[in-house]
Amino acid sequence: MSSGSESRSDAPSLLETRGLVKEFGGLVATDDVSIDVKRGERVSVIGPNGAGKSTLINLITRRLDPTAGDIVFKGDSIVNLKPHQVVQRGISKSFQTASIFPDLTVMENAEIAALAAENGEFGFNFLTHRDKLTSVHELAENTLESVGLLSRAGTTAADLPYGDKRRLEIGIALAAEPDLLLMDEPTAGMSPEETQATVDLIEEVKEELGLTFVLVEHDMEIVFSVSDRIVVLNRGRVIAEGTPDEIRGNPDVQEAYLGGVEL
Ligand SMILES: Nc1ncnc2c1ncn2[C@@H]1O[C@H](COP(=O)(O)OP(=O)(O)OP(=O)(O)O)[C@@H](O)[C@H]1O
Repeated sequence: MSSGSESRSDAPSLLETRGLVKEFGGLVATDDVSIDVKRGERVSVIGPNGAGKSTLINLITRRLDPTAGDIVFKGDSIVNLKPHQVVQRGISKSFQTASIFPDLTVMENAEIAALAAENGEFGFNFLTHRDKLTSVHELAENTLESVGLLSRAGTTAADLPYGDKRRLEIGIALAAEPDLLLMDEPTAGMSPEETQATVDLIEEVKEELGLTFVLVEHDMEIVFSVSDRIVVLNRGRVIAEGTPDEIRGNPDVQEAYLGGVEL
């Protein structure tokens, strides 16, 4: 995996944050964060509680406005875009609450995601876009197949076991055919079996779709197994970045995780 990231080091950046600062009142949640994600790279963002990981993800999806700095995706600044415009540019976030409509079937959920991906909003005009319906259904079907849920297409989403709900969430994010998938703590609240199933799914998606992703995750085993590169945040700042092997032996990272140490 680390050799993969080396061979990509000259690849163009897919996502760059430049000096990103987010202040909440007097608290600096992200402090001059500059990260660079190449196309095809799998990057994990780790750090102790309150390090600024979710804030960074929410800045990228444009759910939060930065106090300072820039976010560049595919060469263009996205700081002035709205969240749905960012999705249309090619950034999807999985594992966000309420991405599933519980009363609809798995297929209906996938179709809505596919429809939204094609149209950006839910204001879809069936009369003028009738020819698009087949492609929406096909996209929904392909998406469910890629996350292993096609056989459950007719199941009401609320009735899915927890692990399959997480799969559907990934599917909904993938239906937008993103260039970049953001995952914020995908295994939070999962049993060991569900965690393993989710890791397997992330591996599958990684291999089959060659997707670029940024993962926020507390479980180090998962982080070390799926990442090409790891960025470590502590108190809003990037304190280390490197391959899993480099991060594993980094004394600053170990100190940050032991806690109570000024860095
Ligand atoms: N909406 C907000 N208003 C005020 N403070 C906030 C807000 N969101 C986050 N913070 C603060 O910003 C800091 C960074 O929080 P953030 O949630 O980004 O950290 P995190 O690394 O994702 O933490 P965790 O691993 O616990 O989820 C914390 O001190 C948090 O209390």
